[in-house]
Amino acid sequence: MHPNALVEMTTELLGDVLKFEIPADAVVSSFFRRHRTLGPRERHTLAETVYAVVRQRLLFQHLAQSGSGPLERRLVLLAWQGNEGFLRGALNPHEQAWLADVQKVDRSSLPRKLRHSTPDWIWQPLEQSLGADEFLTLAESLNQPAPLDLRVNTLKAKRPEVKQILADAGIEATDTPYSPWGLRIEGKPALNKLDVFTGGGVEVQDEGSQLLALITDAKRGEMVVDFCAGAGGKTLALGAAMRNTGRLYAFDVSGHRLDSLKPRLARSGLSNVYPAQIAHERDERIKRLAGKIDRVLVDAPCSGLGTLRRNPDLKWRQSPATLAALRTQQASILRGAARLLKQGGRLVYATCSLMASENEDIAAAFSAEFEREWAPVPVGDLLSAAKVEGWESLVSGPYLRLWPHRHATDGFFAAVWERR
Ligand SMILES: C[S@@+](CC[C@H](N)C(=O)[O-])C[C@H]1O[C@@H](n2cnc3c(N)ncnc32)[C@H](O)[C@@H]1O
Repeated sequence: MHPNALVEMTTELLGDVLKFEIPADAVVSSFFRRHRTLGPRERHTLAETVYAVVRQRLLFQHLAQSGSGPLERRLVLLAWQGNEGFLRGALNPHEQAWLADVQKVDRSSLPRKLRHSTPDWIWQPLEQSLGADEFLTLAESLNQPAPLDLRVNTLKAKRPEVKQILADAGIEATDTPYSPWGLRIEGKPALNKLDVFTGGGVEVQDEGSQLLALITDAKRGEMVVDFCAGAGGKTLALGAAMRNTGRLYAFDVSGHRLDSLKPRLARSGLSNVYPAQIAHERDERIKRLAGKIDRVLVDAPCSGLGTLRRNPDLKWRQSPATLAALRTQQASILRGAARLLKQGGRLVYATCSLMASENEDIAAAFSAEFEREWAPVPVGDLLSAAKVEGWESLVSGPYLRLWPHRHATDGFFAAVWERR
């Protein structure tokens, strides 16, 4: 394809993504479906350039001010993630001179806000809790693409075996430092044609998500509920930990998301999982199971700000108003789910948010309101019992707190209680 044609296509795609009406990954997939002739390298350049703009939107908008022509095209030229020589083939002499000038700007001398490109309502509370320097390190790591983590399905394979199978396929994997089931791969090799993937030996799952399943610690023969199961990433990890015994209910209000669990379940070899769509957290089905369940994981709907490495558009699509609505939902789901547990049962509340308002605040309010029924369990005790090396760095007080810049995982929070 002529360089300018690819730049023009990227400009069109960026225009669609910057409307922020639907998630960026959905916009990109739909664009690719409409342009089936694009090759893998072109797709990579298109998607990565658009994501680079979204990650560093404030910085690139500032730098783009000096140029002329359509703003989206200038943003694409500034953030280009393909070959530089190829890009030069798309530029007119005026653009070439402008780009050369802008590339000389010392970005480290620009105001902090441009460098981290994060809306005020997000960076202010984070900077307050982490301090200015650490916040910048966090922002830098959130603005990088995430590595690819896999969870080995221990029902079907062992970690060293899978590592060898991947090595034989030319894919280098290293053990994740905290999860005993995880492998980390740099880059994005195509895995979905490998037998070890199609045969259910591995699933793609961030190490942080694996740790949520680990602290839920679902055991053989137990009754377990994954309350917000979605497409079932954590369900599959819980089912394998239960060694395919007992009963694992995968609840969600979204039938569409539960549908995506089905092919994954088929690959996994699990037969102890019962997916069920519920209307809401006070559904009749919940009432029928009340007091009967050993473990409940509430992987609550949240702002997703801990996943900005993968979903950078969330920082522009969420707002203080969406956060307030989520908080109400989170508190209500936690109360609803808690009813399921029997005495001695374990309740885990988790999010992939970095914001204390969706995390510690929700957990503290629940602990204060239900002090007599629920005893908080320090997550450090659970991680150390599971022999997770370096577990001390994964906790903040009684809670799990994972950070991309400290742990190379998505940002995660978890609080745990036991029913008295
Ligand atoms: C963070 S996602 C879950 C991700 C999933 N656990 C995984 O590992 O792939 C939150 C899920 O909560 C679901 N949800 C929203 N409101 C709910 C409710 N009242 N009861 C149960 N699930 C709900 C959403 O449909 C969404 O799938």
